[in-house]
Amino acid sequence: MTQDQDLAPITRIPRTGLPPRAVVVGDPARAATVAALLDGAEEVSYHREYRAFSGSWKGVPVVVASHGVGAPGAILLFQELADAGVRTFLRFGTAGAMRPGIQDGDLVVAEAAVRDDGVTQQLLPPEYPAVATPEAVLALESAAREQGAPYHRGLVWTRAAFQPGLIPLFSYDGAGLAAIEMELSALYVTASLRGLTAGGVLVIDGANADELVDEAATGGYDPHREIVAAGVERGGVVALEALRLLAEAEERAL
Ligand SMILES: O=P(O)(O)O[C@H]1O[C@H](CO)[C@@H](O)[C@H]1O
Ligand SMILES: O=c1cc[nH]c(=O)[nH]1
Repeated sequence: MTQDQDLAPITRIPRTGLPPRAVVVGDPARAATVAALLDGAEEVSYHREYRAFSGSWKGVPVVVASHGVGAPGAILLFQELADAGVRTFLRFGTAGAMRPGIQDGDLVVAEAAVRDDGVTQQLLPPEYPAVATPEAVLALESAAREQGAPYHRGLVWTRAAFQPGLIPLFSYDGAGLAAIEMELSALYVTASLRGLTAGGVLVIDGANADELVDEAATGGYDPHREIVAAGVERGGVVALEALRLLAEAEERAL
């Protein structure tokens, strides 16, 4: 049995022995679904919303781990995985569409994110950018093309509040945002601060509760539909395949 001191304090992931590349997802059930695609998948920890597996994808050892809903909790997983030696992170999440022409089940590859995440503002000034690693963006695009998955590339709004409140929402109309979700900017900031590689691919699951999006195209927020499940199935393979492409490129560069 793993000794207590060998486990990270919050997520309880093992502090040593994890592969250096990870797919991170919000939902613990999605972590299990993605892990089921791996050879030799093994659950290495499950504490709170943080469920972690290790295994290999086409010969590349990987971690698949869940971070739950919301950036303040998710950043703890990113930090503890980084402390445990993970150097490449791809977030595979769901998001609401914000740009006409983006449909349910489509993928959005996120080049950068608006830092409205509710946690990184407490860590460093708001002028600091939340950007993906270019190689990760390109690897995700290549993998999406390889899989024949409909995808778009663009900017994402990471926003801490999911439901509307009394404060009127800032309108990003005209700013060209592609999608809205809740954790990606925290991952990108963590990666930049620590010199890690990070990217994100999101499956569109409809319109956001804040009525920000193209509701006619997406039919309203509903992640529990066949069209979203099909996107999730494609997206899992895209994320794993992108990790493999990144590993291959790193090996070539040695
Ligand atoms: O599907 P995941 O990865 O959880 O991502 C999105 O879904 C959750 C909201 O329903 C938030 O975590 C948001 O970022
Ligand atoms: O934050 C999120 C996640 C999924 N779908 C949305 O509309 N918003």
